[in-house]
Amino acid sequence: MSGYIQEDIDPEELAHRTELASAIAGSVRDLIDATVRTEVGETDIAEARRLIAAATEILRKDQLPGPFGIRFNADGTKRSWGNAVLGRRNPIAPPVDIRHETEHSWLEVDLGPQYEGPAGLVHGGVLALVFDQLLGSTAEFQGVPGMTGTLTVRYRRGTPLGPIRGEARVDRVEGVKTFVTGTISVDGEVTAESEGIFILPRWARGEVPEAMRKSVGEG
Ligand SMILES: CCCCCCCC(=O)SCCNC(=O)CCNC(=O)[C@H](O)C(C)(C)COP(=O)(O)OP(=O)(O)OC[C@H]1O[C@@H](n2cnc3c(N)ncnc32)[C@H](O)[C@@H]1OP(=O)(O)O
Repeated sequence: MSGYIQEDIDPEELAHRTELASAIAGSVRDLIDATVRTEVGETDIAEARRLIAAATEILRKDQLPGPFGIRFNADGTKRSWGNAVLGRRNPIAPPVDIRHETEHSWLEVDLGPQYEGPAGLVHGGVLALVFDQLLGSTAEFQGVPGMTGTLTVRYRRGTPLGPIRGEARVDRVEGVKTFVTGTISVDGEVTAESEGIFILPRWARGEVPEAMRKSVGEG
């Protein structure tokens, strides 16, 4: 399976690169928020575009030929910096930090104006995106990973932009299928609930490296 890359980087260097990745993505996230909410006129827009083009040119000086993929150290520590939900170096990602407990997993994240759907509310597709990652990561953490086969979301009420909390747990495992359920809530009130069926694909059922098998849903 392409896109899974073993790339050993010593811990100190990795910590440094992680800091850089978070810093540049954070700056661009700020730019996205500023762009969505700006009220400046033509002259300021032209000047901002010139500066953004200059920054883009600097970043283009040294680029990967394609997506970031999933990168591992030999000890199994993993980097998915391009991931649309978790990606440290992806300004599209909020980014979400998922915490795993014995029985369940959870996240808390602030979804700003760039995730708007209905006025003042989070876009339904963005909530599905968050559920997909949260439920998939929960399956992975519990040792029963898979790719999303089916994801069902029930939107019970609008989810206001701002801080949300997600929770998920494995409901059951049937052969290669893991059924995971979860909720998103705001101020303790559930606004959406979801069930995902995560399936260990055929290619991962045989002899594949453990680190790769564990992350099948991510590539
Ligand atoms: C760390 C992880 C975090 C992950 C978060 C993000 C995850 C993602 O976004 S993954 C990307 C989106 N998903 C995809 O791209 C998946 C695309 N689909 C596929 O690759 C395949 O269709 C896949 C893997 C789902 C199933 O294919 P395959 O391995 O051939 O399954 P197959 O052997 O035919 O069927 C196995 C079982 O699953 C069932 N099944 C197959 N497809 C589906 C489906 N889409 N939904 C529900 N059940 C299904 C079959 O009926 C069968 O059931 P049973 O064992 O009871 O007979």
